[in-house]
Amino acid sequence: MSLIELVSAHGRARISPQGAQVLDAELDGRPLLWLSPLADFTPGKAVRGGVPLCFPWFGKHPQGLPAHGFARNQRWTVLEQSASQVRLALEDNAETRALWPHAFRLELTVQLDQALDFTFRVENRDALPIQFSYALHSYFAATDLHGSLVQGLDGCLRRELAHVTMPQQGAVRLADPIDAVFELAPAALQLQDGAHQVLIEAESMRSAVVWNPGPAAEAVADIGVHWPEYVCVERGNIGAAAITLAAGETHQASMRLSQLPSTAK
Ligand SMILES: O=P(O)(O)OC[C@H]1O[C@H](O)[C@H](O)[C@@H](O)[C@@H]1O
Repeated sequence: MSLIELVSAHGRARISPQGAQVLDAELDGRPLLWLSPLADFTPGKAVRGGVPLCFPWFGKHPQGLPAHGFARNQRWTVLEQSASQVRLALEDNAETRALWPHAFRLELTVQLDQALDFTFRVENRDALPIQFSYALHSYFAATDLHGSLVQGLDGCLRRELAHVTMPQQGAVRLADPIDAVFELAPAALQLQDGAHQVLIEAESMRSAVVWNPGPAAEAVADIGVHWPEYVCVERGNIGAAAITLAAGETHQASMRLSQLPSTAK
C-alpha cells in the first residue's frame, strides 16, 4: 500500500490509507511515535504502532466483534493532500454496516508543523441517532519506560480491569504493567520520559487511556520483546464521554502532539 509522506521544517510523518493511520513521525530530529519492528502490514489487519483510530467502539466488544471497531482496518479515501497536510474520509459500506448498522461519514485531517495535529469529524448520516466511542490510540516512542510518567490525571477516576476504580493520585507511573481508562480527563496531558517531554493536547476529547502490558506482551506476535519501547497515551471519548449524535449532526474534536524542550541539564 502506498504511504502518504508529510514534511515540515520541524519533521516528517508517514500515513497509511488503511485506517488513516499515522505510522510514524519525527519532530525536531527525535522519533515521536513508535512503530513495532514486528508490525504486520497484511491488508485489513490492525497495524501495531503509530496512531490507530479506534471507532465506533473502544476495546473488546461484548459480542466478540473486532476489538476497537473497524475504522483502523478499513481503507480510507484520500480527499486532499499537500506537503504538510492530508485529509482522509471513510463512509459506511457493506462491511461496516455488517458490524455496525449505521450510515456515517468520518473525516481525519493530519497536519504537521511544529506539532502533529489531528482533526476528527463524525457525521451521522443515518435517520436515527447514533452512539459511539473512539480513541486516537497513540504509541509514543519511549527510551525509559519504567521511569516514564503521565502528568495531568491527578484526581481523575482511573478504571482498570481487576482493580477498584479509584481517583488517580499524582502522576501515572509506567513502572508496572498498566491498562487504565480515565473516562473524564483534562484537555492537556504530559508524557515525561527521562528529560524528554511530550505535550498531548485535546479539544472535545474528554477521555484518556494509558497502556503498556509489560512482559506479558512477549507473547503478542507484533510486540514481542519490543514492549519496553513504547507508551500508549490515548485520547478520545469513551464510556461516560461516549458521543450521541442526532440524525444529520456532526461531532468534531482534535488532538495536538508536540515536544517540549528537554529538561536535561
Ligand atoms: O491489541 P489491540 O486490539 O490493538 O489493543 C491494544 C490495547 O488497546 C488499548 O490500550 C486497550 O486499553 C488495551 O486493553 C488493549 O490491549
